[in-house]
Amino acid sequence: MALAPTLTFQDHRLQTPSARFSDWLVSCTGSSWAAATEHAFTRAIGDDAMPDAAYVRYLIEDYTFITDLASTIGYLVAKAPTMRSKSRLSAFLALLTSEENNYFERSFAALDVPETVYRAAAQGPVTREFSRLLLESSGKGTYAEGLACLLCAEWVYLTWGLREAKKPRPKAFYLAEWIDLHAVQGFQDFVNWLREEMDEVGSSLTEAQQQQVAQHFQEMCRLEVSFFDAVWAAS
Ligand SMILES: Cc1ncc(CO)c(N)n1
Repeated sequence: MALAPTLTFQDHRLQTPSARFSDWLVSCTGSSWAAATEHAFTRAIGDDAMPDAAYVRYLIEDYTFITDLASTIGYLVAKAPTMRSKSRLSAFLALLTSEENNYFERSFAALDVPETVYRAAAQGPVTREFSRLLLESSGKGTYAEGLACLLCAEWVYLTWGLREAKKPRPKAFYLAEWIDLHAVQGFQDFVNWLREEMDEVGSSLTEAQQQQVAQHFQEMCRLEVSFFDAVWAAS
């Protein structure tokens, strides 16, 4: 049964005793979870049906997003309560700023996007909203609020990544690797850890704080949809 997005976590638990806090966050997003994870843009990656122009638009915007995401994780490392959490987050930050950065540089080269273009790219309106939400939630907000934004972003990508990974890989390395980056075991482990961390931190919050966290998760999910819409629209 689909749950009304206004249900509190406590009420949600009364109906589904085994429900995790992270499950409740997804139920709060209503239809936008499926709109993000099943977006036509994500299916076009695995179907090898991606127009170059759309992928170039996507990569340029996503590179600025990833830069802000790295800053967000930096704030979260600072706010994380335990050494284990700091270690998990900083390992992911290291991956984002090395292997994933290298992926972007090689992809831009293959798609003839000069460095001057992707370095100077002004962020589009959706990316600017993303930036504000990410940096404000993790910088000025609480650990739980920033974590909710990171969890949403990575969980959406894991969901479509695992689905597209079941198809034969597309020919272009930048499509094939983008699937693998979001489906490999290490990434699955990281998202599972993010869920456990969110479950633990979220369960002990007051109801008002839980609603705030759910709002951040919802807003992030809505922006994931808008981000795909924006780069896909002109295709
Ligand atoms: C917009 C967006 N959301 C999430 C991810 C996953 O890191 C990404 N690369 N881009």
